Amino acid sequence: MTSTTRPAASAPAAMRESVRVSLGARSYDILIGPGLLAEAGAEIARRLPGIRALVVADERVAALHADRLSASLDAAGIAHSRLVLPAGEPTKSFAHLGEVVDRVLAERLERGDAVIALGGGVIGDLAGFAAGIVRRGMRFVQVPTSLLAQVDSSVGGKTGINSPRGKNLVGVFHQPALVLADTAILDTLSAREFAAGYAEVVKYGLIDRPDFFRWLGENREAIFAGGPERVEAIATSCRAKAEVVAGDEREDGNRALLNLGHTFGHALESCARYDAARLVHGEAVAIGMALAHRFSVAEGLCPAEDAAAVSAHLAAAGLPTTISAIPGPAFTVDELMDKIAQDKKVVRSALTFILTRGIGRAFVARDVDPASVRRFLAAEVGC
Ligand SMILES: NC(=O)c1ccc[n+]([C@@H]2O[C@H](COP(=O)([O-])OP(=O)(O)OC[C@H]3O[C@@H](n4cnc5c(N)ncnc54)[C@H](O)[C@@H]3O)[C@@H](O)[C@H]2O)c1
Ligand SMILES: O=C(O)C(=O)C[C@@H](O)[C@H](O)[C@H](O)COP(=O)(O)O
Ligand SMILES: [Zn+2]
Repeated sequence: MTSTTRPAASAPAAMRESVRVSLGARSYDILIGPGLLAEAGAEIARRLPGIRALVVADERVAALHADRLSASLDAAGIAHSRLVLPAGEPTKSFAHLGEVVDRVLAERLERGDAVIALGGGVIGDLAGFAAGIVRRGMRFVQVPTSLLAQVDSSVGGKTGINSPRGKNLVGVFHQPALVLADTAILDTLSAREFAAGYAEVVKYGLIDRPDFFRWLGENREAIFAGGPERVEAIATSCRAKAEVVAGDEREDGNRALLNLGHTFGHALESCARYDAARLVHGEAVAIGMALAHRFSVAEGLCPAEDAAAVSAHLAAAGLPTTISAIPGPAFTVDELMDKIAQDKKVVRSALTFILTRGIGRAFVARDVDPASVRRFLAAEVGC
């Protein structure tokens, strides 16, 4: 369903990877490796000849990297303008969606033109949503700049914004035409944001790749330090996600596995009001995955030593694994349950969680008893 090749490029061939997301007419490539930003214009022009574009970036990424992207687009003859938005999760809002939409229309971009998201998952989700709804769907290119965006959010076509009632509650599926992950760009990412993205890397091991989880245990420090192991971890993550997405694009079944840790995690993010001083998405996923494993232990499904190994690995990467690690006022079980009830996996009011029988043995659990979740959370909020 997916293929891996090494494209000819200026960086050492061993450092370049290409993963295909196979979705019929909506198929696309994920290019991975250091130095790709300089080739963005040529790669985009090859796939989308003659387009004009709007580049959307947040202010931090724009200051660091947008001029290099612009130079590459100029060199390829791609006329473009730039929209710079505030950094951070609150930017995934109706107000900023309106801003992107208005700018696309003001520039008179056509359906065949492109929105280019240069940034982390926040910009990718927001700009992708705008591209999905303007003129009922424009072209869209992802240039992910955070580890999280390179291993997860830029792939698979989930786009959207948050609501005060819950995370990602408004959005559309809209696949990009190309994902261009320049791994050297991660050198300017903060240590906290790198660790947050690493949580989603670990997720692929925990879903169904126990060998990858073991490999991460042996290579975590090298991945954080940069070099070939980092590229390999990103490529393996993209391959894992591409396979799942190719088999279930719109989450009618197994794609829900990619939500491991997210039912708890999204509730925590929403209760923390998307405040980065308290919690960012990857940290919420780390806590959520630790909770999903402990809940699976409590339900008699998973060996306790597997849950302990997961928490130990996440903690060694500098990630939180308990609710009480979140700074600020404590959450109540009622407010968490209220957010969990808004989860998109809910079916006829019944809760769905991704639970596990052990490391690499996750499964979709339908109709989970809310009383068990409530009891479990009551014990967890205090520890
Ligand atoms: N669509 C999906 O499938 C999917 C998957 C996972 C997560 N998400 C979403 O992604 C979002 C989280 O993404 P994120 O962690 O990238 O957050 P983010 O976009 O807020 O980026 C994190 C921070 O890092 C900064 N940054 C990004 N790249 C940088 C770089 N190269 N150098 C310096 N600073 C840089 C940003 O300015 C921001 O302050 C959440 O909204 C989450 O819901 C979506
Ligand atoms: O791509 C997916 O599918 C995922 O679930 C990936 C998640 O890491 C990501 O956070 C996604 O945005 C969550 O999806 P949601 O449908 O629960 O909003
Ligand atoms: Zn996620």
